Amino acid sequence: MAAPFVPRRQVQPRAQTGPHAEPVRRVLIASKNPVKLKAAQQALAQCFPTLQLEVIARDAPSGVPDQPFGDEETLLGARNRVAALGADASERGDLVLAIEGGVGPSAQGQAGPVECFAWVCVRCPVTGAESTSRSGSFALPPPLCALITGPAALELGAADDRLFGRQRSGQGSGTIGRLSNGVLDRTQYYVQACICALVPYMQPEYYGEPYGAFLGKKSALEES
Ligand SMILES: O=P(O)(O)OP(=O)(O)OP(=O)(O)OC[C@H]1O[C@@H](n2cnc3c(O)ncnc32)[C@H](O)[C@@H]1O
Repeated sequence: MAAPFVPRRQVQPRAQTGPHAEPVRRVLIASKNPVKLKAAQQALAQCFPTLQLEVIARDAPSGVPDQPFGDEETLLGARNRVAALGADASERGDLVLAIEGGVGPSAQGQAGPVECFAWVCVRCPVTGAESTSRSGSFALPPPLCALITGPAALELGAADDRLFGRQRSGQGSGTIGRLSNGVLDRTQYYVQACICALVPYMQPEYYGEPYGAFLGKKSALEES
């Protein structure tokens, strides 16, 4: 009979103070939208409960329209944001995470509804490792679709504010929050997608060495 599989420990416990103390990992979030920051913080805390994390929000250009349309454009927006921050040597992030909200056709094509979703991209600037994940999606109702399409198309956040009579909804519960009667808000909606994108950094022994630099970061003394 094959020996039972025993996963290796991910993190060796280290002293909390002194020269061998667990080093602080600096994670850059490529947006100052509080919803995205909170979602990333919650996901990171759940994925790496034993690590000391410094999470910093920074503006980063997406290089795509403010309201990306389709998976390709939305994913590109997330990857561009991450690349912009990761390339800034002065930032010295151990990880960079971006969330890009998008709308687009469902897998049913023209026959299906316009859906809302997001792409998350996480990059380790030290090794160039990158991972991506797509959130779940939900159908937008016809009155919202009408506002986000056509020559006078609005961004989904602005369309939501107009239809539901709110302000800065995209920085609060989001469209998913309003449509689900609060069962799921935009923060929690993004937390799962962030966790999925962080998985390779939690399991570098399976995904490959470039994903291991984050967990394996050495303390200053070990480095010298
Ligand atoms: O500051 P940045 O990072 O650009 O954040 P943003 O929310 O404005 O930019 P996104 O490109 O991620 O989102 C595109 C639009 O979708 C809107 N939006 C509102 N509720 C949403 C929800 O539940 N899910 C996804 N997108 C939502 C959001 O307000 C934006 O107008």
